[in-house]
Amino acid sequence: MTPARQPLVCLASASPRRRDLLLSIGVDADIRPCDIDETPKPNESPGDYVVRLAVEKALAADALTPLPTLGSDTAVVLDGHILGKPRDQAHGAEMLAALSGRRHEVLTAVALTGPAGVLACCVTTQVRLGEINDEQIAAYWQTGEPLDKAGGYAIQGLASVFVASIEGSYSAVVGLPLYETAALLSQQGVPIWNNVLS
Ligand SMILES: Cc1cn([C@H]2C[C@H](O)[C@@H](COP(=O)(O)OP(=O)(O)OP(=O)(O)O)O2)c(=O)[nH]c1=O
Repeated sequence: MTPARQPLVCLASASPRRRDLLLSIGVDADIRPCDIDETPKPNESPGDYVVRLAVEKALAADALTPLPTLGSDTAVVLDGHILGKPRDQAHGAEMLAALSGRRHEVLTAVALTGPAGVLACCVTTQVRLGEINDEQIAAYWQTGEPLDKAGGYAIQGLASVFVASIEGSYSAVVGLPLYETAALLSQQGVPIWNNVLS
């Protein structure tokens, strides 16, 4: 018999990657995606932007549940500019061509509500992609993988063949920095592995 689910947190996210990453450290979540306006403010830095969105997502769902609520946001940043998710094939191709053979940053912020108030952090990871030619870019688009990913690629998927190096947090690039998330969970009293991290 499958044991009953016992959600320890509410996850304000539609991302299956975030749910799976939390589950991978033994934290089951109640899923409550929320729709917020993701337009950057004028002159907002990428770091301020992802933290603001993570906090807004967490607070939007927090009102609906007694559980600590986690929100997160990931942005791919090239030369200081945020690349969002591809709108269409041409936009996806443009982003991948810009990232080809270059180093860029992936910023992921996490916010967690709870007894300690709203706690948030931001993790920056350096990723370098090898050269990607037009034929590969077109073939990659056809896989369907780029569509819902910041920067139009998924390090955990078929695009792993383009990733020459990574410095920082792999889980953060996929959508949730697990080292930092575990620290926030423990600060909010959420038990991980029977509290061995507290
Ligand atoms: C760079 C990169 C991003 N991504 C994903 C992580 C995020 O899910 C997504 C960035 O978009 P986000 O807006 O951060 O998240 P989301 O829209 O998927 O989910 P929600 O806002 O409901 O939490 O891109 C990967 O899966 N792999 C990668 O290599």
